[in-house]
Amino acid sequence: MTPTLPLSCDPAQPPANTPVAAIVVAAGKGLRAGGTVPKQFALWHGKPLVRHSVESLISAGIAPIVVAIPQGWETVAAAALQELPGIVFVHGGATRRESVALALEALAEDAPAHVLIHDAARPILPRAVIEGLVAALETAPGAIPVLPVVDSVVRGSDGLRRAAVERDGLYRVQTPQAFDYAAILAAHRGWTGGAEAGDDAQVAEAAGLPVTLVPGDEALRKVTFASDLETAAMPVSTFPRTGMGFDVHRLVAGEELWLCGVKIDHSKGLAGHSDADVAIHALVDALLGAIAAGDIGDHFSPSDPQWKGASSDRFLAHAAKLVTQSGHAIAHVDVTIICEAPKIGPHKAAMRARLAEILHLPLECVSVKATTTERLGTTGRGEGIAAQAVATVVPQ
Ligand SMILES: Nc1ccn([C@@H]2O[C@H](COP(=O)(O)OP(=O)(O)OP(=O)(O)O)[C@@H](O)[C@H]2O)c(=O)n1
Ligand SMILES: C[C@](O)(CO)[C@H](O)COP(=O)(O)O
Repeated sequence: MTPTLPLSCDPAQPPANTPVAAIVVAAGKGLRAGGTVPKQFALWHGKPLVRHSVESLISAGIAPIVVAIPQGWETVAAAALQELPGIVFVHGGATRRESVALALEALAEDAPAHVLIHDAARPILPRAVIEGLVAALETAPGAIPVLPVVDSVVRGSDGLRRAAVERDGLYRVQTPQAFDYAAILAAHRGWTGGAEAGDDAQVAEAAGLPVTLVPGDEALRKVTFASDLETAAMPVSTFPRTGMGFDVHRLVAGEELWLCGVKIDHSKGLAGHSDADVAIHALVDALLGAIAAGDIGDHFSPSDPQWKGASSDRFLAHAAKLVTQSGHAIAHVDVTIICEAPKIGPHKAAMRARLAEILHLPLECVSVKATTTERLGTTGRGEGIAAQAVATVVPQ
């Protein structure tokens, strides 16, 4: 049976008369994105698209959050936002503007002072943008996040360039858009511009409300086409991430010694299924850790014969590729080799250079250090060599 709307997703009722409420419009069909479900319910980085920005709003203390959903998608929407507090669902309309208007009406009984109106299709919602908008409402009835236009802009038709457009003073407009609640409700109620509006700022403008521009964020971009849902097109996070790796291999006679992709002359070498380059193995785990992609054994099983004697350079190149595919770039890596012998100092420059080459990084982004354990423990007794690594990746 279709649940009656509005309904609360959470048994606890949302707090009444909170200063800032939000509307998330998720009632579109997502026709341009295609797919088996409207894009706002598609899984992206392990969660339905709509859940990402709703969680960001909740963690910024915004409540209640009215989510406009399409008719017939009540169960899917409730599952997508399950266990989140302060959610109220309403059915949306035939256009985005109508969905916003219906959601605004749902807030009327316990009217908030301010409201943020956001597209479910913009999953990454940085806290700084929310804070900028809320701060702007102290002096204006409306505020929108914008980005400058950096490319040339032209008018064209029939595949031909027709005329240049002066880009000074042009901005790309994002959501959330923030308003004095009573003012934007009145603006929507008084809208005579037809079913659709470009955005809510246009509705505000028609009602004579001044709208302040605040800085938007590239990460706030909208999922419109199926390709936008690909990980590399849109990284999940706007934050840098750090991963840590650690590894130990036994030192034995008769093996080659490879460290950081460099072959070192020594009386013993490291034993292992691959070339046992312990430093690279620690670094691979650090990179995989930074993107939460498991560990080296998940990607290169020690029982898989194809990796017997394999050069660990391949493992590192693979981890770097996964970092890129996750929508991140490697910002910095730092490897520490722990052994009494051989002395690492004379090889450090070559090691850094080799790691930088494999990772396609500038030398200054690669650090190789060494230490001993003062003759204590496994490495101190020369039974093995250990390595640890830290890697930092940033969204591209
Ligand atoms: N009747 C509508 C139409 C759109 N939206 C919402 O408005 C946001 C921005 O719209 P858009 O990206 O154009 O989404 P769709 O209308 O779903 O996409 P399409 O035009 O490709 O069908 C989306 O979160 C969408 O769910 C809505 O709530 N109600
Ligand atoms: C509201 C909006 O996201 C602001 O940039 C945009 O206008 C939505 O446009 P669409 O044509 O509905 O994708």
